[in-house]
Amino acid sequence: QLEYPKEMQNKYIVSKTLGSGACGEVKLAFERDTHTKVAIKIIRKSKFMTDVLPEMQDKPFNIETEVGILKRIDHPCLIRIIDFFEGKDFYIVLELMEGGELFDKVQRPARLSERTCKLYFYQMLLAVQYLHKHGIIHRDLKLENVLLSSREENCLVKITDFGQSKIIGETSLMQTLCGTPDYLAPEILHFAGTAGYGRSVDCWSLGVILFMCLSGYPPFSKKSARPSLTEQITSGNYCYIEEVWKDISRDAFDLVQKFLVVDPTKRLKIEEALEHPWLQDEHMRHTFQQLLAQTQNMRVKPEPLTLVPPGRKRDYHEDEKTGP
Ligand SMILES: C/C(=N\NC(=N)N)c1ccc(NC(=O)c2cc3cccc([N+](=O)[O-])c3[nH]2)cc1
Repeated sequence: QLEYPKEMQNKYIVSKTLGSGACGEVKLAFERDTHTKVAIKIIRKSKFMTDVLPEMQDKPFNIETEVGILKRIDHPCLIRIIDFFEGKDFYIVLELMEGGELFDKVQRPARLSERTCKLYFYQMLLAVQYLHKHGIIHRDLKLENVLLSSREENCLVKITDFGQSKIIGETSLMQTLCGTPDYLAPEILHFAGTAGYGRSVDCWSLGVILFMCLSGYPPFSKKSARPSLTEQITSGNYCYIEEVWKDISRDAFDLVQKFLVVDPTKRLKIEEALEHPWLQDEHMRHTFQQLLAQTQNMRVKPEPLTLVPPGRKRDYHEDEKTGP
């Protein structure tokens, strides 16, 4: 208890560890005056931890970017930040996600039903669609960073951990391309053709996540020594076990295949995925809307701190185009 910042201790009573491991530590805490339960993610500052234990992903080098992103995003399938403190380490206070990490639901022998995979994946797509619309690339989408709001199988999922995220801003290349190219070297024009495909890295990761949710095993792994893990990935050579996939719909596997495409320009985009046959499932979308309605009643609507100028109603129905 000694090591927590005073101002944090004034507001929260820190209790047990909820999840720990490579991703650092998450503590249960109670807000003193409201008695509400929250989660506190501790991001270690100490060089020791991050150097000696390389798997300690929480290098705090861009904690400002991350907290800036957490404060601006406002979507039911993205984690909500409540508070932030800096002390010996960094402490991010967040909403409690009682279902824990999706990672633990997909570990053998546990398997998710295809229906549940679809409900969860639909929400991940909406979350990443929102991020990409706001020029944010997550860059570290994985099962550990998808949290479940409750122990119920039918629940909301939320994406977390923006420690590797990137904000796509106005680049100098874009400025260069505004002028007439009279004096522009060909390599700049060539590079312009390939630049800016950052968002597609998230689509690849979503493909890996969907593969693992449906099958219970990873598409690429170092278990099979040859080809090497990197060769499997760079050649898009995922491991196909007929025994497992025979019980899964063709539509589901078709969607996975369209994400696990090596050429980023040919890889499925979020908008295209939301129109894929596997996700044209009225029952699933109705379930999501019901889950959303339950939380909307509970939650006091904060003034959304979004990038978009105020005055625009924000719906979460991804099919209603809400402009750029
Ligand atoms: C912001 C962030 N990471 N950022 C970073 N590594 N740079 C971050 C990463 C992970 C979390 N995880 C949780 O909130 C989290 C994990 C977990 C496990 C069992 C139970 C609960 N829970 O809330 O009941 C859990 N919450 C929350 C935030």
